Amino acid sequence: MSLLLADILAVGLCLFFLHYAWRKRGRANYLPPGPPGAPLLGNLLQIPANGVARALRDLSKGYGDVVTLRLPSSTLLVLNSRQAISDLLVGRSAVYSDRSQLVMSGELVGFKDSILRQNNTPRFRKCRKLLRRGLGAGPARSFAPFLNRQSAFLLENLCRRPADFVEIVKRNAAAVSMKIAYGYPSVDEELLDMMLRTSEYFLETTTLGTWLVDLLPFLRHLPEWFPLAHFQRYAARARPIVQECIDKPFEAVKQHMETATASASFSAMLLEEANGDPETEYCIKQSSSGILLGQTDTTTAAMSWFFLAMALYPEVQAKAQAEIDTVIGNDRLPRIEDRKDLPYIQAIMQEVFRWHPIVLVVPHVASEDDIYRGYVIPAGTTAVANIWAVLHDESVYHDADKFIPERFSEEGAPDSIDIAFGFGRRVCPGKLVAQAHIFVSITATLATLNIARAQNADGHVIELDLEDGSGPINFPKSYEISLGPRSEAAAELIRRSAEHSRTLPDDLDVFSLEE
Ligand code: HEM
Repeated sequence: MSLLLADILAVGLCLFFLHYAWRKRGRANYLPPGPPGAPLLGNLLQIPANGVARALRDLSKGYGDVVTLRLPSSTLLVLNSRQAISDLLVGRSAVYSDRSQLVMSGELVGFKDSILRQNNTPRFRKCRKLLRRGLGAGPARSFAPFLNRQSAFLLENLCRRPADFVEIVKRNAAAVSMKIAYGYPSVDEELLDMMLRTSEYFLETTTLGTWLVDLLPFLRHLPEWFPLAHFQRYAARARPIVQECIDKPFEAVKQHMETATASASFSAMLLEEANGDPETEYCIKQSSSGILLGQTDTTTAAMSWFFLAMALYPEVQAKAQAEIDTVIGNDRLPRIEDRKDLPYIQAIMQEVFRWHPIVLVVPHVASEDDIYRGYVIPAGTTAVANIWAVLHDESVYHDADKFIPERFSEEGAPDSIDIAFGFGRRVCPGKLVAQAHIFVSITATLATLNIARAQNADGHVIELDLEDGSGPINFPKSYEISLGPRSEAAAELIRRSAEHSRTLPDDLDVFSLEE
């Protein structure tokens, strides 16, 4: 008996020393350093609800540009420099292109197969190929007549209801996404309502750390009636709406195609080539809904920051208007084709994307073990690209919190667009469309309207809050501005252009697919 006990003890001791030695060896270069965390919770409490990007950037002061944070259900590798992001998310894109599989957003609310949440699987790559064909350089150019026409309606609505400028911009973006994805000639109210709710569900369920079930995935098995299962009741409300928003407009296009009345659109043109192949059709459906969800909020947020910048920096606005007056004159609205002749407006757009980036941080998950700068990065680690930190690096962009387009037009600062739209295999597929749309919208606005700070009833200028938002899309806090035509001639130009635009055919003049 005592012999057996001694054997067990000896084997136990050997195993203990082997385990200790293995851990010591592994730890020598296992993940880059980061701040110590609390038992069980790790660094969870060190990630603030507001100002996340700034807080993550500040970690670099103690730990360098690549910092490890541990959460109960995942490990984050925070990338705070252009170099680290480029090395991993661009240079090793084949490894760093998965998404965090959030139980709440994916499984419970129904975004699991959405292009925005899919892992880097063959299906994902097929979807991305379709998106390239439908939103690449050729197709983006083919949208120009439609986007130019939309800008006249945007201005008309801004003149009529200036106080509702955010809602007007949002409807304008929704009209563009519905047209491109499904061929709707104008905003479909039912789809708009579904889309806004779906988008809200997406934004509310996509931030890591918001839902207990993402930190403790076994909770997914709790029944809806259980007192702690608030998340199940939320998911039960959201799921059917999300599903309908993905299915309904796509099925409508299919039906129209059977009766040969479908307008040209991303889904119609690709469906024609799909020859009824169910996997291709599924990818077209998910990609089309990705366009709907990817476009509206981002464009609205960018335009909202643009209005804020123009209200705060009247000298920038005046310089931009002078450029437009000189290059285009006052007899017509600007068009996308004018972009190459308007370097200062181009710089304003770059500065909008830099000043308050629309997506502050972007997560890409490693699908296999990797070694970087001598550290082991295990599969499943979430590399978090801190877009805000790169675009607010004072050694590259001086006075980074100020809106200074001259840094691009005169000082040769590195382009913000390379960073603001994401990286590698996951780079925003709507990057070119977004730039064309936002460019024509801001140019048309500057050509015809004046934007200024609003005053309250006592005649005092209302303060503007410049704090970044806290969700996955960075919206400014709600604010008031004063908005109106630059002159009677500008008001007349808007009326005339909107009138003329109404006489143009509803179909896009051209809608091409990239070969
Ligand atoms: C201001 C405009 C926009 C900005 C700043 C923006 C930015 C981004 C960023 C940062 C990502 C994540 C990239 C990554 O993970 O590395 C993304 C993804 C995406 N964007 Fe955009 N975007 C904009 C407009 C658009 C538009 C107009 C569309 C569609 C026409 C679109 C469709 C998408 C889709 C489908 C994804 C998901 C791609 C994936 O997960 O593989 N976006 N966008």
